[in-house]
Amino acid sequence: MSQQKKSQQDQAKRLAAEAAIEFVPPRSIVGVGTGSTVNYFIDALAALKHDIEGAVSSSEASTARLKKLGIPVYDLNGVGEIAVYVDGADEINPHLQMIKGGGGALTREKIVAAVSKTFVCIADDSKWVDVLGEFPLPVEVIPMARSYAARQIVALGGDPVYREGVTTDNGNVILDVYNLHIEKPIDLEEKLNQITGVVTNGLFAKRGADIALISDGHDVKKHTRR
Ligand SMILES: O=C[C@H](O)[C@H](O)[C@H](O)COP(=O)(O)O
Repeated sequence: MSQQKKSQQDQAKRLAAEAAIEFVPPRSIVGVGTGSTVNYFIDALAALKHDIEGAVSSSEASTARLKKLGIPVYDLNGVGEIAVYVDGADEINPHLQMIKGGGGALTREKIVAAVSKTFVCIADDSKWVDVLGEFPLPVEVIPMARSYAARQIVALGGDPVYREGVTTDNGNVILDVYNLHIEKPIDLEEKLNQITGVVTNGLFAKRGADIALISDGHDVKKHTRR
C-alpha cells in the first residue's frame, strides 16, 4: 500500500472512531474492542475519562492502552449489562455481519459483544464488502485440537492455515481459513462452533453490529442493521 493510501486509511479509521464517541452514554462502563481502529477510539475516549465510569476491555493490548491513558478497566464478571460496545472489523457486510479476529482477539471480543446492548462497529471503507470471506476467517482452537479442527474445517470447504507464532490472550492457537465465500454467515458460524476443540470463530453473524460507522477519510456514513 502506498504511503498516501495508508495515511488516508488511517484518517478514515480515526474519523470513524471519533464518530463513535456520541454513542457513549455519560457515567457508563464502555465495552472496548481491539485493533488499530479501536486505538483511535481509546484515544478519543481518554478526553471523556471524567464523564465515564470506565471500560471493559477485550484484550490485554486494549487494557494496557486504556490504563496508560488513565481509564479504569473493570473485570467483566463484576459488571452487569454494558450499554455500548465499540469495535473494529476485518470485513463487514450490509447486514452488519462481520469477520473479526485479524488481531487474534475474537473470543474476548465476542464475549464483551454478547453482554452489550448496542454494538457500534467502526471501520475504514476498505472493510465494507457485499459477501464475507475474502479476508481469511480466524478460528481460535485449543492447541491439542489443532490438526483435528483443521481437518473438520477442510470438510466444510475451507483452507485452514495455522497462524504460526501466535498465542491468544486465552493461551490458544488460531487457524486462518482461506477460500470461503460466505453466503450463509449464521450457518457457518454455528457449524464451526460445533467442531470439538474450537473455542470460537471470527464470524459475528448471529450477534452482528447494530450500527456501523464507515469512513472514507473525508466523511463518516452511519449504517443501521437491515
Ligand atoms: O482481533 C482483532 C479485532 O477483531 C479487530 O477488530 C479487527 O482485526 C480489525 O482491526 P483493525 O481495526 O486494526 O483493522
